Order: sequence, then C-alpha cells, then structure tokens
Amino acid sequence: MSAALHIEDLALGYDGRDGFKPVVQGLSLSLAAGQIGCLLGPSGCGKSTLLRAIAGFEPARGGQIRIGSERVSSATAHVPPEKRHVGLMFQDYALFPHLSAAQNVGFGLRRLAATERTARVAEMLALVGLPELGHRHPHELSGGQQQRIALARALATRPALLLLDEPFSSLDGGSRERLTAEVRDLLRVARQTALLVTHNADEGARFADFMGVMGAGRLASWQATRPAADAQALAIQPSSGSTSDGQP
Ligand SMILES: Nc1ncnc2c1ncn2[C@@H]1O[C@H](COP(=O)(O)OP(=O)(O)OP(=O)(O)O)[C@@H](O)[C@H]1O
Repeated sequence: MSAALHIEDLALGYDGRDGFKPVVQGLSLSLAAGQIGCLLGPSGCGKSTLLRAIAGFEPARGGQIRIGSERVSSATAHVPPEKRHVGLMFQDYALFPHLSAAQNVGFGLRRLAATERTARVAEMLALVGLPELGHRHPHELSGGQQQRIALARALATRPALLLLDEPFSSLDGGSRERLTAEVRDLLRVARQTALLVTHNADEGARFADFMGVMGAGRLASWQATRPAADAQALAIQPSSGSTSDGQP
C-alpha cells in the first residue's frame, strides 16, 4: 500500500538575482494514512517552503513528492495545487473577510449542488463546535473561532492531506493549548493525514505521531513521538478526552 504522503530526496529553492538559492536538500519522509507528522526547526530552515511545495505552490528541483499513489512533484512533473486534494490551514491563508463563516467553509464546495453544499457546511461547522456562528463574518469571531472556521474550510473538501503551518501561533497560552488538543482529536477521529509546522516542540509532541527536526534545509531526524504501535493506534482513534460530539 502506498503512503498517504511520501517525500523522497527532495530539493527545493528559489531563483534570485544571484542565481539559484537551495533551501531544502535531500529531504525524505513518509506518513501513512491517518498519521500526523510535525516539523520543527529554526526560522528560515525551509519548513514553510516544504509545505508550500507539498501544496503545489513551489516546484521541486529534484527528488519527488507523492500524495497517495500519485507523483505530484518532481523535476519534470508538477500537478497544480487545485488537483492535489490538499487542505491548507496556513498563518497567511486567512479567512476571506467579506464572506460569512459559512461562506468561507463552503468556498471550496462550489461544484456541489446547493443542498449538498449546505449540508456539508453545517456538518463542518458542527464538527468544529460552531454550529450557530455560520452567519458571522470573520471580524465578529475570536481568534480561536476564526482558526476553527479555517479548519472547517480546510476539511470541507475531504482532503487527502491537511497541511498546517503555525496554525495556533496567533493565540495565547490557554486557548492555544485547548485548540491544539481539540484539533488533534478532530483529526484523529476523522483519520485525517496531516503535517504540522510549529516552533513549539511541546505542542508538536502532543499533536503528532511523528516529529522531525529540520536544520539547514535537511531533515536531521524523523521519529515517533510514542512507541510505534501506540502511534499507529492513536492515529486512528480519538484520544481518551474526546467525546463523540465532534465526529464527522
Ligand atoms: N519567495 C521567496 N524567494 C526567495 N527566498 C525565499 C522565498 N521564500 C522564502 N525564502 C527563503 O527561503 C528560506 C526558507 O524560508 P522558509 O519560509 O521556508 O523558512 P521557515 O523555516 O518556514 O521559517 P520561519 O520559521 O521563520 O517561518 C529563507 O532563507 C527565506 O529567506
């Protein structure tokens, strides 16, 4: 069976005035379906560049990225972002301010019939615990509520892979911890394969089954955050603190 995400010997970089600048080199990692990975590393080491490449916004300069059985990036192949079935919860990928929460959640569902779209939006709002707030605009929501809506929008299209780039960084202590735990439980219940970038090692360890540390564009380590059997089980079951309320 192919991995949900498989990255092999990946090279990434940017063309600048002084020529090509390598950012990521020789990077390999895999996630099985339902597993959650986390990447840590100092500022500028290439974490966001890697997520953007997986999403299809940066080309691979060498190696390959596979999502499921499809090779989506290599030096010679590039599947466009909208055909990758990847959900995004990025710091700089905010909600559309002129749309209501429900319209934001339904944004990627425009090809569905209206009744189906309405039902899916309601299901997603309930999943993130905000069934009553679909009519509100982003500026009428707290930071944590906005992040829940962003998560609902990212999951609405049933992505094969969810990418989260510092999704909780704008929140403070208590609400950040609460939302981190809630989102982790939601992803596990939904058996959602996901890759998270964070600066916070404790948050990463609590959130993910596998954690990698990047340095100078390379992956210095990629390890299970708990014994392998547990990691597999945890990836496909809700944690003990969750209830059935959030089930999709
Ligand atoms: N569009 C771009 N053009 C040229 N260089 C870029 C571009 N985007 C990022 N870089 C450079 O690539 C390197 C990696 O940046 P990236 O944003 O991937 O790092 P990061 O690990 O996510 O950092 P942070 O933790 O601060 O978000 C940095 O040196 C950055 O300056």
